[in-house]
Amino acid sequence: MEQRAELVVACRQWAQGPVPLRHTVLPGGGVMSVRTVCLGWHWQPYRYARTADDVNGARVAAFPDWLGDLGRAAVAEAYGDEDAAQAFAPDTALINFYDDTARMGMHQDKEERSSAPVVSLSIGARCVFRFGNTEGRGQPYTDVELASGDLFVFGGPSRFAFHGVPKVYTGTADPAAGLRVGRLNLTLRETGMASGDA
Ligand SMILES: O=C(O)CCC(=O)C(=O)O
Ligand SMILES: [Fe+2]
Repeated sequence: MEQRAELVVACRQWAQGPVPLRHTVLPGGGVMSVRTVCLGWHWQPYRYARTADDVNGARVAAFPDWLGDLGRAAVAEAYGDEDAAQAFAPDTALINFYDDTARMGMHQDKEERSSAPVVSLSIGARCVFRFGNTEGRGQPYTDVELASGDLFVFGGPSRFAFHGVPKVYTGTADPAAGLRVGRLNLTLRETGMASGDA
């Protein structure tokens, strides 16, 4: 996956607003250590909406066409299937920023009303990505190291697999991409929401 530096510039811009990067508050009161900003649709546990009602109430920035093209190119690369790639029509991106101490617990991406793949792009520090099973948070899982420029696609039987990020490696950032610290992860998704939904 090239274009890392351009993506970092774009993410910095999106982090400025209309909705700023925020630590998501979970319904149980927990606060995520990762900071997130969304495009197209705002994800909040556990639903999508056009406005960031748990942040500043603003409508999220539009999901740009060029990011959809990048998602289709990613599916083409992962599946080697041009038809599958053309069928992928992501309408939201969740942009996560991890500092060296941030983690993400095991979860499923299941707010989407679509079984289309989720395309995940990683930039910056290396991390341990824990890729589990569809039954629960525990074993069996596989720990994979994701590095700057890596592409990961959740599709088919793995679409609803539990996954998380138990560790980010300090001192492994990617200054060439414009990130001196931390890790950026973008997931491109189809929400399955109708454009008129609130
Ligand atoms: O940071 C990652 O690689 C995973 C992010 C993730 O699972 C999510 O945003 O739902
Ligand atoms: Fe996820």
